[in-house]
Amino acid sequence: MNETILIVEDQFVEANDIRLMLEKANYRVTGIARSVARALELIAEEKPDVVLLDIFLKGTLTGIDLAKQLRELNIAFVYLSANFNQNILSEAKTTQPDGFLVKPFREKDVLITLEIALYRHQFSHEASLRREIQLQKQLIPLFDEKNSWEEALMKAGQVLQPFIPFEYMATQSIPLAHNSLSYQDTGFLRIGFDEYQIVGVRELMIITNLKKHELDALQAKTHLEPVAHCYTEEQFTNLCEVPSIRTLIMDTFQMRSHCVLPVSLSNGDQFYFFFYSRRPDAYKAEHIVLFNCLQPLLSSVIESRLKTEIKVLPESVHTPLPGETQTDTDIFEGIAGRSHLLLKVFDHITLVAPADTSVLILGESGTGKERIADCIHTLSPRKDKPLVKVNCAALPATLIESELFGHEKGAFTGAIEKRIGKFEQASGGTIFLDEIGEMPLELQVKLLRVLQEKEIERIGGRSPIKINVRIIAATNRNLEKEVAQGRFRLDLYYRLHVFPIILPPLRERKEDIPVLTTYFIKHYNRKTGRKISGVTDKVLATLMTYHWPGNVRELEHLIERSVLLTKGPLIEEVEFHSPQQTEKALPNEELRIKTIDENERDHIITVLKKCNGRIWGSGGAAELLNIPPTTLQSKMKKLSIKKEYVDYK
Ligand SMILES: Nc1ncnc2c1ncn2[C@@H]1O[C@H](COP(=O)(O)OP(=O)(O)OP(=O)(O)O)[C@@H](O)[C@H]1O
Repeated sequence: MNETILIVEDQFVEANDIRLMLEKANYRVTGIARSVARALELIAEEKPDVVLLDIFLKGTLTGIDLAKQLRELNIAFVYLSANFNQNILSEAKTTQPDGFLVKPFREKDVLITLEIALYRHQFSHEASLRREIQLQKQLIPLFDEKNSWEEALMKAGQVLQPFIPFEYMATQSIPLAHNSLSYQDTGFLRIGFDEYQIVGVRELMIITNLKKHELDALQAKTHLEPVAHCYTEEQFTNLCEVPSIRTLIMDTFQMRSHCVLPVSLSNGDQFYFFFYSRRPDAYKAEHIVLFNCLQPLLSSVIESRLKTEIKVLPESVHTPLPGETQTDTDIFEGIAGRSHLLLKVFDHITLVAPADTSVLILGESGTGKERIADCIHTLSPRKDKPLVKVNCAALPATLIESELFGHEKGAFTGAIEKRIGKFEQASGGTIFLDEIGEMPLELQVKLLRVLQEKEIERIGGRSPIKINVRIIAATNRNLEKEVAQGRFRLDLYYRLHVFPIILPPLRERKEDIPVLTTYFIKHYNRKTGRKISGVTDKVLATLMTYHWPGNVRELEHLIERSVLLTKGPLIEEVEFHSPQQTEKALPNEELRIKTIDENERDHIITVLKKCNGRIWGSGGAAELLNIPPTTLQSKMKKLSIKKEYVDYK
């Protein structure tokens, strides 16, 4: 082992202790820096494999500032700190570190953490190289003559989606010679997991009720960046203050972040990909890095295709009605919903399912974590082997070890027979460890060993047994908090956290409620022989305003009960079992006298809700309030009104 390590630590004695410890373990220390500036100098002299990084350093810059640069330089780093309160942990977490060490730490902790950091980093680096190659292979054939131009672009979007997520993608070709400003985008609106609707010029004119010359005028005002650029929600809102095609897209499709990725062609022409997302922070530097790697390939395939195919992009294409393009495959069988948050989860599943990587599914109780685990297994090469499920919370601590790893005959009182544990039962397949946050600490060490060594030991067994099992774990606990409170091992957390999938609560993806409702009605019709056709508008509105503490499970139970109780063809009434919490203020709140700002804020939110969050255009909130849209936007900013406060409520 000759990996190189840079220590960034302002306490000289501590830094020196760590140096001695690392050298003893055969690491090579490239230097000790006490400030960010010195660390950068040392990195310029020799790029280390890992940086051990204290958070509070000499000078004004902190370890967290340095971490951001390390991420860009693709250097693994592990934080060291004596002060890990929740705020620091949250801020440090945004830099995606490869490990954390809390002072004082034992030699063993440092060495294990470093090993994990190197493993995680190498994995993510290898994974990104693999995905680049995979992407290139998928993109090349799309641009051959077999596909029409729109098909080629749409399929390119489908292939890019898991890597550069979007709800709307547009492309545009800008010829250098006659830099026409006439509007000629082709857009692709995501309407399902693998379903896109083409939005050409004609369709955009219909949707926005604008004339071609009005689109052209907006196009003329649209500034085109010469280099790739990402816009967070705030930056995007600022950009859209000057009316442009982007303002129109943001407004029409409720987009919140944006990324522009230009491809330079050899004759000087530019070809643009514009990505839009409904998430506020969908685009990061890593998307630009990935796109830059794909540039040469995209430039050559697009250029050769443009030469033969189109001189002017067609202005009119067929727009399928929603639902007309039934390209959605059934690969996510049993999972209903099409919100962009759920589609993002589907993207993650398709990425991780074929690999052998451990997966950690995070989400509140009843969000569908087990369903996701089923899906990952079914889409993996292990699908014909067993998927063994263990609920760690349901087993008493005394039994769980034998349940997981098995025991030999006579290993303990009562062990009258040899028993094969769940890990061995899952051989060649997958084990799903539900409620992993409940696993006792002693057992966490053993699980860590399984992950590291890929072997288990039966209780009372003489030698370890090699196993080939993929681990999918799930929890509804905040594991970081559990780590901070000493109830969950940091090293295990890092091993499991290699590929986290976050399942958002139902209240954050209310768009899924109508689809889920229909899904459950059909399901319980089949089970009970009823013929309920749906719910009334009033019931749907109630379902949309409810806060769903029990998530999808609660909705499922509600529909199951309602299907049984309903006499007619429609569910006309629903009865919640947990207290109804809608947006109404609490009585105490009503008694309090509100300030003018609070009143203004409430009024704007009410109007925005009425317009489904729409600010601009006819019927938009600005029109109803009789103020210019830009004034409304600045008021919203001043009063901290975020769009998520009004979405679907
Ligand atoms: N998107 C979905 N489409 C259809 N059914 C769903 C969906 N999500 C969850 N369900 C159903 O809701 C119920 C709860 O889901 P599941 O048991 O997977 O949740 P969980 O997150 O694992 O819950 P817990 O943390 O309590 O174990 C199940 O009956 C599941 O089939």
